[in-house]
Amino acid sequence: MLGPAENRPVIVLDRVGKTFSPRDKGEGVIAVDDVSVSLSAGEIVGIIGRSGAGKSTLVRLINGLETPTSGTVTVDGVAISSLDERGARQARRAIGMVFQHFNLLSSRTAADNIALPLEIAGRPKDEIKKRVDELLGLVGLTAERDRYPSELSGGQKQRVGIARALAANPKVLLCDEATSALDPDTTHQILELLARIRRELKLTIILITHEMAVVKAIADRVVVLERGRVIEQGTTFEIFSAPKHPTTRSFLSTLGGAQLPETIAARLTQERPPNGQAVVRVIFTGPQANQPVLSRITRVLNVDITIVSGQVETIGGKGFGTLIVTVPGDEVTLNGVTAAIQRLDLNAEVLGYVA
Ligand SMILES: Nc1ncnc2c1ncn2[C@@H]1O[C@H](COP(=O)(O)OP(=O)(O)OP(=O)(O)O)[C@@H](O)[C@H]1O
Repeated sequence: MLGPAENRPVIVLDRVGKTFSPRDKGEGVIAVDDVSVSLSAGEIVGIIGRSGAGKSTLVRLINGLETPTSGTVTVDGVAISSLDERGARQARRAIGMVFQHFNLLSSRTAADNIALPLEIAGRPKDEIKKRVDELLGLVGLTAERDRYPSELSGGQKQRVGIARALAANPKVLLCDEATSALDPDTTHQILELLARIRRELKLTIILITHEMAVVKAIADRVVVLERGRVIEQGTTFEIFSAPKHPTTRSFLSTLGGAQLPETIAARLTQERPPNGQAVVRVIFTGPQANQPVLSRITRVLNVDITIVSGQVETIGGKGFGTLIVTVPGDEVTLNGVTAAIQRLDLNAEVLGYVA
């Protein structure tokens, strides 16, 4: 039997499509194409894609600012995509929005920015004050309550943005590039705040981003968008340890993990030079992260494998290692090595060749 409301998905996108009609007689623009994603209570899901992939359109479909051309969007049990404007406005209260450029009113203090949605909803003054004090405490800005946005750092402004988004007790926090305007340290602090809010308030969080590092830091699941379509989705660990789509791989290559040294990167070619070496990235996961697999392959196949760089870290609580190695680039040896790596359930990717 289906349990109480918390057990049902908080957001369901069912085969959602959005085509923008052309201004003239040309073809329409397909911004979102047959997207199906479901989010449970307390989950953090990262939606990642390059510029133009359809992320902003997806955000506007989820918060009811756009109507899908096909499919349905359900938020907290309400089919938001079939509501009229008034109904959509009401349903939107279940969704708190956090923006890249904070969208604070410069003429209002931190406290008054946070109070704004409650004032608009007509809440009594004493209730608003109590709630604003609570939220200032939650985001660590009690001392900054009377400062104006111009007197706050980027990270502090985003804390105000998050507190404002939480004011009306939403079920979902929709973060649209929430850390893209922040430096890496501040990004880290804001992501920690989001993770804590999720824990304490059991909130569902959608992170729309073009940065894999953001997703890696706190998302439970990842959805990769390209040209409006979902090209890959899975747990963060699955996506990082065994990315299937080339676009996902190229997102990952911009991330930490073992990096290709400049000296090799500058010489890397996609053509196989005679007697050249192949440069291979190997991804180790789980218990294998601690096993001497490469020395075993070296022994069994009797080939020289040279480690160029390596890193072991933890993603989603599991060991995750990347190694960049060079091996003899002739087809037979290279195929033998990559097949042996894959037999060990590791992921091997040939990055190119060096002479
Ligand atoms: N109102 C609109 N009318 C026509 N085309 C649109 C409209 N909004 C978006 N598009 C088109 O839809 C596609 C997806 O755009 P969208 O803004 O959703 O992508 P995005 O992933 O958010 O990109 P970015 O990261 O650059 O904001 C693009 O080709 C864009 O030009």
